[in-house]
Amino acid sequence: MTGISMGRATTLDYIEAPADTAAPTDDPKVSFTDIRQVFALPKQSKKDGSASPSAVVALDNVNLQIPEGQFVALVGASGCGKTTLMNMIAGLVKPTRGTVKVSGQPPKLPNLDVGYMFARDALLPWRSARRSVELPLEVRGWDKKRRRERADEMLDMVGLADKHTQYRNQLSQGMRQRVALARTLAADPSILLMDEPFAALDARTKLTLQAEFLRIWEAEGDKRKTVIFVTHDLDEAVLMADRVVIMLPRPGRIAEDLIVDLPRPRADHLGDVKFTPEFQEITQGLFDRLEGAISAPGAGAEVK
Ligand SMILES: Nc1ncnc2c1ncn2[C@@H]1O[C@H](COP(=O)(O)OP(=O)(O)OP(=O)(O)O)[C@@H](O)[C@H]1O
Repeated sequence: MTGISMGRATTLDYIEAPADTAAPTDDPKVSFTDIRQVFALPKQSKKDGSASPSAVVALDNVNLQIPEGQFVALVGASGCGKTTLMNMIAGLVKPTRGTVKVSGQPPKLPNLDVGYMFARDALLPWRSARRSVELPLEVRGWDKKRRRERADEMLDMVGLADKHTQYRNQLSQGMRQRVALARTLAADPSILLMDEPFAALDARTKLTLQAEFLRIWEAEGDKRKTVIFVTHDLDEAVLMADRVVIMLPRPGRIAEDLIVDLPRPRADHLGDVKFTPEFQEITQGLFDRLEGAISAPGAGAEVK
């Protein structure tokens, strides 16, 4: 038995509560129910005089329950609504129809229990690494001494103990992403939204940062944060996640929802995992599904 298997995740796996408990403990951390999202588009006329679509259906009929502490990778072609789903968790987008709940409540803005990390570091050029990490703590009203101690602790954790005073232009892209990671984790949010966080890195730096992030996250044991991780890289999705959700565009929807049962902790042997037949079987299966999904004819993205 390799400990590696792939199975279908169902909604019921996550929301069914034990019959004898008054307050269920396995409520999903994040839930999307019957989500539809339509964005209005600016009015434009085509050259032939016909009208362009007036709206785009970014998401349709999306149902997804994410239990606390799960690491979910969202994978899919450009425009299938991955970022829109993350923005709904952050409270930045309210669905046209359906219900989003975070910790059992509608998302609020600002949601201080959410950390958001992007492909590009988005560090402010006039802030040192330390002051960049302090930023979310300032927003939360931490005093200066406590902020500084926490920022230094976080920078040490991501291997930048000697870079506290450096500015953005003095840091490599990999170092900037480490600072961004430290900043995302600094206020200890229970949900991490990671939108292609390592996509802009070279292969070697990417593997190093994937392993470092997993090491930090896996070390939290049963207090692990809930992670929603967008990537176009199937290898990365399988290496990192407990579950891979494949989305389709036009309209954005969930096509596949798979549990990746690779054993944890994985951080110390990420480079080796990639070469196991089990890993390759899983990624090939996912690749085939994604290929099929991408080549399937669109169901009509636009609304006239
Ligand atoms: N504020 C907006 N106004 C109009 N259309 C939008 C808006 N936000 C997203 N869209 C559209 O909704 C669809 C889904 O966008 P979204 O960014 O969620 O996709 P994605 O899967 O994250 O794409 P990518 O992988 O390219 O980042 C796209 O067609 C996009 O153009």
